[in-house]
Amino acid sequence: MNVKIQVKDLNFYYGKNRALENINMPIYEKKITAIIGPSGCGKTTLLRCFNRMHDLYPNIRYEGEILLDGKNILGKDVDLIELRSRVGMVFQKPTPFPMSIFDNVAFGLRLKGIKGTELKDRVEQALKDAALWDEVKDRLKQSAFSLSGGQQQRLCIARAIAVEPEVLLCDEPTSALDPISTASIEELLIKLKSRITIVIVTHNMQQAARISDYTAFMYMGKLIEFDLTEKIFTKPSQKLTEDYVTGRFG
Ligand SMILES: Nc1ncnc2c1ncn2[C@@H]1O[C@H](COP(=O)(O)OP(=O)(O)OP(=O)(O)O)[C@@H](O)[C@H]1O
Repeated sequence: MNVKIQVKDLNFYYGKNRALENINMPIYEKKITAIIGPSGCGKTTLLRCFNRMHDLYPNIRYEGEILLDGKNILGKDVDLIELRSRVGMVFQKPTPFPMSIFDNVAFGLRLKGIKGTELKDRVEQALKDAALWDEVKDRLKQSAFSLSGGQQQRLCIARAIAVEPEVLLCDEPTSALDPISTASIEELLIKLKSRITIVIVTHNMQQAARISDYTAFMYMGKLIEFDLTEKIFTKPSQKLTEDYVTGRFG
């Protein structure tokens, strides 16, 4: 099993406030890794380190290393545009751009200089991969806002995977969705892991148990336990993990 991302002695600060403390963990290639833990424990903060999303804000600081295919992505010379095309992201609320369904998916492809028939084919393929094609193939020119919440989220996944990222970060991607849309996104993530490494932050422990291969449990900025999901949910080695997964606090 290949390690796609290795987190090494990672600390992360918002100003003077340390939000992540000495995190060490692997993210295995073509697996789904869930990050769980109570509100404010640092899940989103950790996820956003993986494509340096935090760099959009002032006064943040990293210590340690995050190796992507063995190369530190926290270095000053890292091309953030290239990094974010290799490590894509899907947010909690669907965030379609104010443009047509087609143009949303074409957006990143056009930035890469792809056009014409190749562009059309790639958009179609991404929409098929995101299990949305049949629902939108006759209305590609309509605004993305004409879609339902669940469809908008699948559109955002299509947009993210169209540029063929190696890693997909998902921050509570189904928390705003109904159970049917949630099930279709979960199915989609399981399908995508044959070619993409996926990291998902979720509050929903059944979801983590259902779809992830590995689970990281965090508490107050620390990684308490990382293991196979099955082990975390049935035989965790830390008492804190057990208390959390059995619902004794949260
Ligand atoms: N932009 C920010 N500026 C300053 N502090 C922040 C910022 N974002 C998060 N924090 C702090 O960092 C800590 C971790 O927050 P984070 O959002 O990563 O937690 P989380 O586990 O994702 O929480 P939730 O489950 O509620 O989304 C919290 O103490 C939070 O207040």
